Amino acid sequence: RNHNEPPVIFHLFPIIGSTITYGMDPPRFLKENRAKFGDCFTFILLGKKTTVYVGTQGNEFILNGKIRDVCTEEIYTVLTTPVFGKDVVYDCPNSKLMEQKKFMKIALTTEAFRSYVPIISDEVSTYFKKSADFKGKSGTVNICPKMAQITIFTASHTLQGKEIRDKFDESLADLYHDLDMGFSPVNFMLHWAPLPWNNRRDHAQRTVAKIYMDTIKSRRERGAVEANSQDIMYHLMNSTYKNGVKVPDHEIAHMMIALLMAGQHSSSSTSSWIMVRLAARPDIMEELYQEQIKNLGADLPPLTHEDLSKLPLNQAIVKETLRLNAPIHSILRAVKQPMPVPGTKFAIPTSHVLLSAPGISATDPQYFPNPDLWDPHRWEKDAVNAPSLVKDESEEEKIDYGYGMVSKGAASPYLPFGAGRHRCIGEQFANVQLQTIVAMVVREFKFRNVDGSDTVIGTDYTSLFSRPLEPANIYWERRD
Ligand code: HEM
Ligand SMILES: N#Cc1ccc(COc2ccc(/C=C/c3ccc(C(F)(F)[C@](O)(Cn4cnnn4)c4ccc(F)cc4F)nc3)cc2)cc1
Repeated sequence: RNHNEPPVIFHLFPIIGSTITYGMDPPRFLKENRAKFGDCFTFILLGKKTTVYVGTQGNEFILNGKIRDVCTEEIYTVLTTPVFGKDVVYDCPNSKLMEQKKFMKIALTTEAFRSYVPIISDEVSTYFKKSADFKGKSGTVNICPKMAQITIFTASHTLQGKEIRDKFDESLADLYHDLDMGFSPVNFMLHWAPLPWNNRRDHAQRTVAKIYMDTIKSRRERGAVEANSQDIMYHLMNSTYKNGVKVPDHEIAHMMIALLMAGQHSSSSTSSWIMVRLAARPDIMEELYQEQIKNLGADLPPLTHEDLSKLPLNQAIVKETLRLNAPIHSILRAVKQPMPVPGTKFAIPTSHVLLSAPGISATDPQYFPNPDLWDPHRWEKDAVNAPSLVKDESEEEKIDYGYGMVSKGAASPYLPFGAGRHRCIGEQFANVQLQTIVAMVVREFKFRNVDGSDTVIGTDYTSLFSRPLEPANIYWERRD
């Protein structure tokens, strides 16, 4: 064995390697091997030597990797470019992605969020009024498809604008589904294959992009009326790159698809997990209801953006769910030049891919006592299971990669939104969207598990974003 490289996990077959054992349950695979080899080790994923480096030092090493050492677009472009379209995100130099993130972030302001909360609340209440699955006083429902619907309506109406949202009631829904079929980890391997779903994906990408470009043209002809000023399309239509070039219409359309996919998958997965967790803990759901009565008034007035900061337990629900069920369980990087691992004699060669799994440190008892317990109260001051050594982001030193200030360090045990130059820009939007959905669901329903137990369903790791295994049936009862 080459002692300048991390230990390689035993495997019988060359290409398959450990893909199946990893792919079935990544956190379990990583934890078992961490116990044997420590924080840094190599396994074969789809024929590629994949070096894992977990723990806070691993998070720092990979997520704060210098641009000359690690590359993101090389790995992800095969997956994202056929779905999003060309010239955006991972189909362009990193410097251009940094500018695109700046443009996207411009629209995600507190003022915009103020207008989003009533939109999201109305979409949630209307959905439950209209849905055939929530007729009568009580019943059982597979919650995941319902949360996917609620997420697509709320995300498209706020981020994409009313005219796009209304298209999701007919044509766009099916096209979105075809686009979505191409968004699968198996396409890391088979993106090029002329498989039926890849052809449907390509047709859907062209058709959806055209819908956006037609919308852009009609908005330009009508002149940007006040109503659209809050959505992202308006801001992208008025953005110019540093080199003086206005953002071309096809890039606006492709960024809109990227944002739709980002927002949709992460939020529908997270909101599904939240509902599954609440059904297992009806006592917490009751506490959420009491928190609203106590802090907003027994008449439960229409929710506003300001109200969200008056509901600490409601906020903690999202934070704790992302600690245990983050939608992105593995972050990949290509190695561009040999990377010495500080404190070891290892140098990671350019033939390897790096894999970061921040969820491993987020479930490490060293930082989170009783780590596998879903305990939203742990985020309160002086709580019994309070996190230790987890710095609040507001105290950390910041750095700007071109799209706003982000924490300079990535040596944190809790990074559901990533860190460094590729850090998420949707965190604030996601929190507004998820906290509003939870607050509205708590007002209308009581949940519990169908069998009345406190068990939680397993995780489906086969798609790109980890989500509850289906069907995830829960029992609901309308509050009188
Ligand atoms: C619960 C919700 C979300 C979670 C947990 C999440 C998580 C993440 C993570 C872990 C990354 C880093 C990926 C990497 O380093 O390879 C990321 C990046 C990103 N996310 Fe999110 N995200 C969420 C919602 C959103 C939303 C709503 C949007 C858009 C409105 C969004 C847009 C992006 C973008 C543009 C990037 C940058 C990718 C890059 O720079 O390479 N995300 N997100
Ligand atoms: N055979 C087999 C086989 C192989 C492997 C496996 C399991 O192995 C793995 C390994 C790694 C991964 C990685 C997940 C991954 C990466 C990138 C993206 C993304 F780029 F798409 C995203 O970050 C998504 N995002 C960001 N914020 N919200 N969403 C994004 C960025 C910007 C943007 F504008 C739009 C975006 F939406 N999405 C998800 C998943 C599974 C199982 C079976």
